[in-house]
Amino acid sequence: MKGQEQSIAVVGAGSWGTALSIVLANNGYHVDLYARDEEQKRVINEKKINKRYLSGVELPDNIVAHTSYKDVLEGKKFIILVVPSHAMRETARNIKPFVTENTIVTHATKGIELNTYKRMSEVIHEEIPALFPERILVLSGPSHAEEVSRKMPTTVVISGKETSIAEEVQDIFINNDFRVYTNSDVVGTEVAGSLKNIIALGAGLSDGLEFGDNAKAALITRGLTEISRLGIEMGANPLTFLGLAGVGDLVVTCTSQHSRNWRAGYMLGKGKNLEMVLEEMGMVVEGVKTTKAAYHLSQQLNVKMPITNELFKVLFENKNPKSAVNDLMGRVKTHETEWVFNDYR
Ligand SMILES: NC(=O)C1=CN([C@@H]2O[C@H](COP(=O)(O)OP(=O)(O)OC[C@H]3O[C@@H](n4cnc5c(N)ncnc54)[C@H](O)[C@@H]3O)[C@@H](O)[C@H]2O)C=CC1
Ligand SMILES: O=C(CO)COP(=O)(O)O
Repeated sequence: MKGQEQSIAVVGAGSWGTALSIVLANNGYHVDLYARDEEQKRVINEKKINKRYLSGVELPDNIVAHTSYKDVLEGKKFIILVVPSHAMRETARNIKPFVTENTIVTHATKGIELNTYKRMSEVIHEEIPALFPERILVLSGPSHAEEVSRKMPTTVVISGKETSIAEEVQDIFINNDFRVYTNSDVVGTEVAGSLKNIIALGAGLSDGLEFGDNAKAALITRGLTEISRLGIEMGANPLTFLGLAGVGDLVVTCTSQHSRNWRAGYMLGKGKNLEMVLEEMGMVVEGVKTTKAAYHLSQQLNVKMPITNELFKVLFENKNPKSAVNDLMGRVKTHETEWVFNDYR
C-alpha cells in the first residue's frame, strides 16, 4: 500500500470514475468522489456500491462520495476528471476555484468538444488558464471499467507534456493489476482515445448486420489509418497510434461487449434508431458526438476519413447501413500505405 497520507479528488461517479476510484483506493489513497445527486451519494456511502453504473462491484471504505465540489476538491493536489466530454467545460469551470499552482489535473475522458472541436486538455486549459499545460494530463488506453474494477490485468497510458509530472500521476495509479505507462504526446493520446469510439460504433454496426470477422478486421485496420491521418494533421506523433491509446483501445472497444459504443452500433445494426439506442443505453456513448466532431474536423482539415464519413451519414442523415458499406467498398482503388508517404489527404 502507498499514499496512506494523501487524499485524491475524482470528479464523475459514472462507471469509469468509480473504477478509477477503486484503483486509487486499493493503492491506499483516500478518495473523495463527486457525485451529481444525493441518492447516488447515499447509495455509494451507505451500501458501498454504485448500482446504476458499476453493478456487482463492492466499493472500498476509503471511497467517500460527496455532492459538494468544496468537500471533494479543497486542498487536493491530484484532481481526476472523469465526466462525459459534453460536461467537461462546465466541470472545469466548477473546479477552477479550487485549483492552485500545486494542482495536477488528469482527465480520463474520451471525446472531442462538439461545437468547438477542441480536445479535453484544451477545454480545461481554456477554462483554467492559470493552470500550466504541463499540469493537465490524460489517462487513456484499453480499459473497460467492468474489468478494472475487478482487478483484471489492464494497461493504460498517462500522457503529459512534462515527464516528471506524468510520472507523479503514474505513481498514484500503478499497481500489479493496473500497469501505467507514460508518454508525452497529449494530442495523439486524446485524438486516438476519442476517435476509436467512432470505429467501435462501426464495428458494432457491422456485427449487428452479421458481416463477419473480415469486415471487423478491415474496420479496425482502416479505422486506425484514418484516425492516424487526422491525428497527424492535428499535430500528433504517429507512433502514439500504434500504442495503448491507439491500437490497444481500438481493438478492445471494437471487440468487447463491455463497450457501450460497440453495443450502440450493434443495436443500430439490428434496426433500432439512434434515439431508441441512446435511451436504452442510459450511459454515455461518446462515439455519437465524436463522429459529428471528427466529420467536421476532417472537412476543415481536408483529411480523408471514409469510415467516419459514412457513419456520419448513417447516424445523422438516415443513410441505410448496407448502402454505407456498399459505398465504402466501391470507392476508387488506392494504395494501402499511400498516406504514410506524406500523401495522406
Ligand atoms: N466506462 C468505461 O469503461 C470507460 C469510460 N471512459 C470515458 O470516461 C468518460 C466517462 O464515462 P463513464 O464513466 O463510462 O460514463 P457513465 O455514463 O458511466 O457516467 C457518466 C457520469 O458522469 C456524470 N456527469 C454527467 N454530467 C456531469 C457533470 N456536468 N458534472 C459532473 N458529473 C457529470 C454522470 O452523473 C455519471 O455519473 C467518457 O468520456 C468515457 O468515454 C474511458 C475509459 C473507460
Ligand atoms: O474506452 C473504453 C475502454 O477503453 C470504454 O469504451 P466504451 O465507452 O465504448 O464503453
